[in-house]
Amino acid sequence: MNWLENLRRSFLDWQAMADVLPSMITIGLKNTLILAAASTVLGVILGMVLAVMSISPSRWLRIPARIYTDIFRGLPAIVTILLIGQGFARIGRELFGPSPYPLGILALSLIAGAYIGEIFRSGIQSVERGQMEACRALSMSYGQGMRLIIIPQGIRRVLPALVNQFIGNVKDSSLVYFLGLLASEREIFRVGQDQAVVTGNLSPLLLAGVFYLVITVPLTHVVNSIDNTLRLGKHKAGIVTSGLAEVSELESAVGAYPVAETLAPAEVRFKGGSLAVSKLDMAYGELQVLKGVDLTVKPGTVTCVIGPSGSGKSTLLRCLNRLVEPKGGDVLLDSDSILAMKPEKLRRRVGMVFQHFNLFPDHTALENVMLSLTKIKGMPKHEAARIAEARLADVGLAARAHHRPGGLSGGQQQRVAIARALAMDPEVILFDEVTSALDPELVKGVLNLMADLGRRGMTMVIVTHEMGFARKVADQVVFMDEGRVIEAGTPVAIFDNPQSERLKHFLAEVL
Ligand SMILES: Nc1ncnc2c1ncn2[C@@H]1O[C@H](COP(=O)(O)OP(=O)(O)OP(=O)(O)O)[C@@H](O)[C@H]1O
Repeated sequence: MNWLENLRRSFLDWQAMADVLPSMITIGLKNTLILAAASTVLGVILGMVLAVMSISPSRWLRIPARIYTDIFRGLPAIVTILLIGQGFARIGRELFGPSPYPLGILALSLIAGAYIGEIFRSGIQSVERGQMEACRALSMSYGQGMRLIIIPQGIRRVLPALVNQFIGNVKDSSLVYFLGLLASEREIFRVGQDQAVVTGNLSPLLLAGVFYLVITVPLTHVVNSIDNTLRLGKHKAGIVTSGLAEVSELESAVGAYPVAETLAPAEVRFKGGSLAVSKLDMAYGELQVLKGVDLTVKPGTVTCVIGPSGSGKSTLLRCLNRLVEPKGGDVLLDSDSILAMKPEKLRRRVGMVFQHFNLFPDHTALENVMLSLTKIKGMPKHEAARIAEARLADVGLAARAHHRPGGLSGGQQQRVAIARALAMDPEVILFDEVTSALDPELVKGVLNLMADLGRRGMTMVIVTHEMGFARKVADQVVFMDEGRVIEAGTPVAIFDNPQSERLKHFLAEVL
């Protein structure tokens, strides 16, 4: 049993542990936490700058960020710490005095920055592309979209990874002892190691290990619980309602939209604008998608654009609010060329609703509708809230104002998206296959709402596969194929009296 006694003396010498405990807490623990916290904070700042640089459209920002990340992520931590700590020792001493901590924190921050930059970058890039499109359609600039929506969403997604990085910094801080710490500034590992030398056994080092675990293990659990809340939070917010219940709810919603064809005199009428598209060309690289499109949309009318997949319908719509830039031709909005306007200004006048709703998931329905009023139009919050509540009531969702998108059905989300577009008081609204992602029983509610907007004088251009809706609601139906308008006319002309072979063929396939 001699070896057991030897082991006990080496690792479990309680007296040695008790002796080192006070300095372990007052010096080691304090300094380790200072090193880890300071380098995580600096690393987060540096990481955010690197992430924004690395997704920037300019390669003069992307390339330096890439080189930095490759170097500091690729080098072993100990190499960076030694190079910084010893290479800059003189400057460090002149600037900071004999304390080796500033250089230690600098080295750890440079390393952490490279990792945190990559964490942020992947978080930001994991945000769906539609989110930025929605921001731009609500007339935010790229910078505003990034700042208000994309970056906060990205950061929320990577919170657990950031806590992990802090744990990494706690552990890496033990390497700073190489820089030759002062007795008053040793971190946990060095306190343990020094005492181990004095006592001739490893018990103080074991205690140091326990201290690391006391910091890192609870954090690991915090990470897991953050992770769970972020994931399960969505389910908790979800209210499972039957689609049929939603249909009845919508029908009984007061003021949602009139079922009768005629409007009550008090009903607000929109002031729809006109569009004149002439010789519009658009290409994605080599792929010519629009080839000289001509189209006239009169004020307060509904135009439905139909055609086979890939014919350029969505691209035409995106040209109308310049989410993509036309290569040639022009579009006049109430006689003003949209190409001469600032895109943000144009998008205040031309709203858009997307196939996949593109609501902001971290905002409630009300906040989704309010956001562009406060941030773009600069309205005071209470006024924006009043307008947003009225628009949500218009779409039958007053009772769901404080729900997040995750807690709403697809149909409800799409109606919030319509309320969000309406809140900007546009002259024209573009609808891009807005019912394609909906369950069948929820389609009618959204289509009825759109029909109501049309009756109230909103100018609408609607890309749709709902032929029944186009026939019933459209003033004009436009058939596109291979980037051209093949036929345009009244629903009767298009559906009952098609002229071209292509339209006849298309109708035979879809009707
Ligand atoms: N961002 C893009 N980059 C490159 N090509 C694109 C892009 N978006 C669309 N395209 C291509 O442009 C063509 C027209 O696409 P568009 O989405 O406008 O057609 P669509 O008529 O709306 O079709 P669908 O009904 O399938 O949405 C297609 O060939 C498509 O693959």
